Amino acid sequence: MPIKLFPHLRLLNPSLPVTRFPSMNLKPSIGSSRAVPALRQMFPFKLKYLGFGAGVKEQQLGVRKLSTRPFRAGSRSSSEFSRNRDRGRGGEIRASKSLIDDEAELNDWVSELGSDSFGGNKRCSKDDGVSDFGKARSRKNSRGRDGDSFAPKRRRESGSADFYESNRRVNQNPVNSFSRDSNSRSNRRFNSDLEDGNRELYWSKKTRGLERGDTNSFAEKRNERKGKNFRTRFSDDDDGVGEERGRVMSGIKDLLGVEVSDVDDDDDSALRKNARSSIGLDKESGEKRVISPGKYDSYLSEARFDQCPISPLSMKGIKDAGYEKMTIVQEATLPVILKGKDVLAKAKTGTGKTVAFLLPSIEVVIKSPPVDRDQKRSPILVLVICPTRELATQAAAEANTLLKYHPSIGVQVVIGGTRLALEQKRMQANPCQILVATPGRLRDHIENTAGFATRLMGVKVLVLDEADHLLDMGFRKDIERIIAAVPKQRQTLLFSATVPEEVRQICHIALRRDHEFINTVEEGSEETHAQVRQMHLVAPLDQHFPLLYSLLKEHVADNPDYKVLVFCTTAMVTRMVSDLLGELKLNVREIHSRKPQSYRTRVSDEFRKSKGLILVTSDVSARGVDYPDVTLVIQVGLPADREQYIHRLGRTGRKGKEGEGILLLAPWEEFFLSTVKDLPISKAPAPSVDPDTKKKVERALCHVEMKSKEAAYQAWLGYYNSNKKVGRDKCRLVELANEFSRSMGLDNPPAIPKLVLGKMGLRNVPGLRSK
Ligand SMILES: Nc1ncnc2c1ncn2[C@@H]1O[C@H](COP(=O)(O)OP(=O)(O)OP(=O)(O)O)[C@@H](O)[C@H]1O
Repeated sequence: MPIKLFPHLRLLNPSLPVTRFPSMNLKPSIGSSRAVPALRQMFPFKLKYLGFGAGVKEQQLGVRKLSTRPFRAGSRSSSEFSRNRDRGRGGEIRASKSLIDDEAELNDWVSELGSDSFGGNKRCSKDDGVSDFGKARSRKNSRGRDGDSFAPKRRRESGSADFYESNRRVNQNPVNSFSRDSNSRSNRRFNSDLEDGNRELYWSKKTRGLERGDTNSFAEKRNERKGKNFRTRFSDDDDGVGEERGRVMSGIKDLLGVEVSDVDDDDDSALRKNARSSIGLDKESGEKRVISPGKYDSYLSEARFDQCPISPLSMKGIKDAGYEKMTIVQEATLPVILKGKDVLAKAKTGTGKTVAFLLPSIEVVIKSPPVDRDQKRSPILVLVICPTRELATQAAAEANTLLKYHPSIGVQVVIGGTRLALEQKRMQANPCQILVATPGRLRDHIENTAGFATRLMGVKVLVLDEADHLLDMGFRKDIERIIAAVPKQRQTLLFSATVPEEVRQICHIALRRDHEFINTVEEGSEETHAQVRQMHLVAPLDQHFPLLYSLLKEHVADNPDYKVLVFCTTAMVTRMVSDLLGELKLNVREIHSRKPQSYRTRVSDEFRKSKGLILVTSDVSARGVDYPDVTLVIQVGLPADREQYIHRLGRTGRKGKEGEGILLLAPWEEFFLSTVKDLPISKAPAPSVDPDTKKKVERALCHVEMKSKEAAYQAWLGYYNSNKKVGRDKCRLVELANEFSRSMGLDNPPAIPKLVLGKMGLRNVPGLRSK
């Protein structure tokens, strides 16, 4: 990083301790009135300059230098917060997850208010920013459009269902040809009572006919005790399938209750001999944790794909994709999945989870009887659900890469934002065995596409990518509907970089009770990557835009190959910030749920391939999207929860690369930090912004369209209103919203439609203007 004068920022917070770089005085030539650039203050380990002066002017102003310590990968001391892994996770923040994810929802509400009651139990949810309400509306519309609703009743009547039923019986043994008899495997069983239900749930060797229905009764009992009512479709319906499944499972003598290290399969032992990581069992939780004693935080294992029982043609595809060694999560999960087990896997961001679930799924397709391409309702064998369109498209692309030498296996994507009828035609013209979908659109097809439900009855593998998000309340109904549409006799794979305890508690709605939880995040290590340097910056709202500009300008100047993601709280705030940065002549693009899908796809592709670009984005890019070589992730404002912070940050530092992350908060948002205090996020003192930068940003804000600011204000209010902590005190909330409005250069806060205010529960709150 070259020595550069950077006058934009100056530290003015006198309450902060004075700490100087040891070499600080070696460069007195650096102007005393010049402040240290924010990024250099925040990531001093990258500083190549020798120091900076503690100038007269700064001293006069009471300027304090930022407390800095050299960065050490994995150094716990780098965090300003003491770690406490047990406290502060989820809790209030998680519970307060945004209910108004997108202002589109507000618009939807407004347009529907005439026909819909306010008092209903409507809930905004996330599906690419489309609310449940919006989805319901679109489903209603599409039903009308297609006039061809495929009701469950009709499905039952369909003769082809019989075909699947018998086909399923034939193919229900999920053990593939590589699996060996596992009689000799240890019969580990953890006797535990219901209080300790997880262990029972996870490690029972024999299913004793207890399958999903029984699993659910465990859950129900547990939830009853908690006073919750989590009834699912499994609770009242175990029409003998569970028993049949129990027989099948005990018949195949799968790995139930056996540690991976116990497996005596030849292929596996060869694999294990060469594997660098080992797998330990946490007796408390029944989870398998992968321990990689090698290079710290490396994402690759020593094991190669060709040591795994993968078909030769798949191996060729893997080779062509450039993969030789498996990543740690692939090494840990592949043998287990190939045995037919249900798996819940947790692995850090950017460590190859997609291949980990796709590859064994492809192997299942290969081993299934070939499908007659002309067959009208050919079965879908693998169903992959992803929370966003970008992620679904990306997973399908990865599947196609792996399928290079399997021309007979087809992959299709169904995602929102495109015309349902077009997808219907496409699916009819090109029957596929692997379908990748977003939940809302998939549900649309289940309900509205003739023959689709029948095709789903062929599903052998169901994958929930970003499983914790999909099982979250926003998606839960769709997911339950989807699970009800696929056979009980299937293999289910749940993958995510974050698996909060709540998700473990409810994952049985998708998984068999004997599933394995494989956690590749080492005990005592963070869920984020050590090579990604994290800082948080707390500054008053009116400084956020100038600070953001300064941070970006500096990063751009220092990194010719910069590639930055700026996360904003909502789609409309994203648009406004993008407009502003564009006015400031930065090379920006925007992506959020209010953009047409064709635009989203184009921008996403461009950002994937580009360098020297800033992508301002809502949470549509938070999870899973694999943009290579992102150099910096900035999160402006409160992330929805701890998990979302981790996933957003995970867009950088992928595949073992370095990266930087900055969380920019207002003082009243600082409470969020308690939920991530176990992560190595260092605190940067709040720098003030130099007058020139401030003026420049103010001028640029004048050029941002009023419409964009109005929409951002309304969306901002909606987002924070739905946050339990901030939204509790409505008067305070409005004060803060008006502070945000001023930060956009508005003297008066924009007026908001009365109906919207009513919906937000903000009618007659002082400080708001209505129209
Ligand atoms: N065995 C491998 N060797 C090298 N690269 C790999 C391997 N497996 C996957 N990759 C690459 O690693 C990158 C990250 O993979 P992927 O997107 O699946 O990560 P992820 O763990 O799902 O991340 P996230 O949690 O953000 O969704 C991709 O570019 C993928 O092509």
